[in-house]
Amino acid sequence: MSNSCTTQKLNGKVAIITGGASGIGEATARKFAEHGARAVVIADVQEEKGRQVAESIGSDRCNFIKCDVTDEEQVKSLVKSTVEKHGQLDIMYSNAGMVTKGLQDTLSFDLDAYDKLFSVNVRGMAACVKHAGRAMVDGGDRGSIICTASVMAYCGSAHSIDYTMSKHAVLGLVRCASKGLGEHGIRVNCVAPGPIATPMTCGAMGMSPEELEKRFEDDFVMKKSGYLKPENVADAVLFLACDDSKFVTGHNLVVDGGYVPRG
Ligand SMILES: NC(=O)c1ccc[n+]([C@@H]2O[C@H](COP(=O)([O-])OP(=O)(O)OC[C@H]3O[C@@H](n4cnc5c(N)ncnc54)[C@H](O)[C@@H]3O)[C@@H](O)[C@H]2O)c1
Repeated sequence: MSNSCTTQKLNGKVAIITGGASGIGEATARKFAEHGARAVVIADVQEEKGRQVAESIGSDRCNFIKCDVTDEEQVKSLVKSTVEKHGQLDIMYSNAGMVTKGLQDTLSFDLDAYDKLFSVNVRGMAACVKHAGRAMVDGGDRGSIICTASVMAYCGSAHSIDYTMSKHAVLGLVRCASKGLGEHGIRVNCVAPGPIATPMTCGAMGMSPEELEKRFEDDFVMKKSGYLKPENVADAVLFLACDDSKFVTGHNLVVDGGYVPRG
């Protein structure tokens, strides 16, 4: 029976999740473990939180590795140690990201803040795709690489120009890498979530989760389904990670409830 017919869609798979200590990454780590992944490696700069999440999932199938994705050597070592310990790498979920606090508009664009943000949201993603791709090619197994883009990857924003540019770049990375790695049977896709109340967004906007959800709820076309949560994105990532999406590559899977940004 193929994996797509079972509820354990990731039976025996080995996955790395960057930014897995919190928010969307944490929800996805839990989802992957529920679906039978034999190893879920949480890679994050937040050590205490990352270890707590890994322990709560269970040390038999989840571990934490401290990794700053802006440092290519750390990403290379993350992938190498995962393959050495678990024998293979099937899934890379490159999800770590950040947003600049305060306005980043055209006329007051802080380019130092832009450099910092791009080092995580673009350089970090590229390093993860590169080193995961190499390990998958070397291992000779089909693999799935998923990146986290955003609704800001397909619209403009007057106030967060650096973040918007960085998420447009993620689309470019995914489209290029899917072309380059297809011949090896490796798929590369991304998810584009709408606004979700995670520490990143609540921190940047200075709002509680409740305030943030109130601020955005009218911008969703979808009603009567509650507010968008990290688990909803984790479901989409699971789809892209498993064989249910066997012929899907170079795709941006939007998970935004029909969100229409205000500007
Ligand atoms: N929350 C939203 O509204 C939203 C919407 C669209 C896209 N996203 C994207 O989702 C991804 C996850 O964000 P989230 O909302 O879950 O936020 P979050 O703050 O809950 O999680 C982000 C995680 O990334 C980690 N991280 C940051 N810089 C890192 C680095 N240099 N190396 C390793 N880890 C690092 C953080 O420590 C944190 O654990 C990001 O790429 C973000 O841009 C979020």
